Amino acid sequence: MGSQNRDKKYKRILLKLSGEALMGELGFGIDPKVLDRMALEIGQLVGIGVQVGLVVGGGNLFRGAALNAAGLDRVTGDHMGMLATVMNGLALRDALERSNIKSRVMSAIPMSGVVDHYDRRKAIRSLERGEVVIFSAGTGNPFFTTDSAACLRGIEMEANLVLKATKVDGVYSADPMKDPNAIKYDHLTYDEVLDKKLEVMDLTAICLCRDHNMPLRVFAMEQKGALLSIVVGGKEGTLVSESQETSE
Ligand SMILES: Nc1ncnc2c1ncn2[C@@H]1O[C@H](COP(=O)(O)OP(=O)(O)O)[C@@H](O)[C@H]1O
Ligand SMILES: O=c1ccn([C@@H]2O[C@H](COP(=O)(O)OP(=O)(O)O)[C@@H](O)[C@H]2O)c(=O)[nH]1
Repeated sequence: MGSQNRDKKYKRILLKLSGEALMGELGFGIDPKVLDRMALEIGQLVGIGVQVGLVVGGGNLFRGAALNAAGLDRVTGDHMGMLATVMNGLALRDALERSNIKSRVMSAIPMSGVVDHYDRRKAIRSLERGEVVIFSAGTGNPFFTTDSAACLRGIEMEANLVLKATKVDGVYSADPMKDPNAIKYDHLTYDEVLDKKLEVMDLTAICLCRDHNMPLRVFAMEQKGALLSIVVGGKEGTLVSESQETSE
């Protein structure tokens, strides 16, 4: 029996997809094969009645800090990064709609005629109708990240869990891409992440979750079926929460 036959544990989740995840094997841009796979996996969640909000990154196209290092003004670079997330959002919506999954893109930066301007109440109503809501343009402000945007929108949407899909399969004692001896944690408190300076997410994002008691699970999107497994109660990746017993 697959996890499809089990009951969902969460009514509403906020899933953060990094821009790099959309790039797949390509060095830049968006891989349509990856988009289709994500649409399939997200469709499985919608299929069992989970309400799904998505925050999409932009690192596959532009990052403000990298543009700044190359000589551009930082705020201009961050604006470019946020616009990149809108492009990714449009691509994701296209893939979801091709899979017959109703979805809408909202942007923190008004972009009349292209996508809707972010409106919390409208977003919640869409989620309640079973539509996937893609939150783009991050927080709308420079010097923030889409991880912080994911935690912010997760808290605003009163999601039961924020999920960070990334390249590594959880939070480790050190960056596992650099340290082969790093050990994976099953659970961490927010303060442990901060005290141990674990860099899987920026501090603003972790502090937001801590201050609003929003549980967070870090997992590898590459692992097929992990997403569905988590929403039915699987323990993939690492849970960051107030205590291990905290009901997510
Ligand atoms: N303690 C840690 N545990 C897990 N990953 C970590 C840790 N420290 C740094 N990382 C890195 O953080 C990355 C996850 O962040 P992500 O936002 O997906 O990537 P990026 O910041 O490149 O966009 C992982 O790919 C990993 O290399
Ligand atoms: O609230 C935000 C979110 C994002 N960004 C910019 O958008 C870029 C892309 O987002 P991010 O790096 O978080 O994407 P990811 O790493 O998830 O692909 C960032 O580098 C920032 O330049 C920003 O200025 N404000």
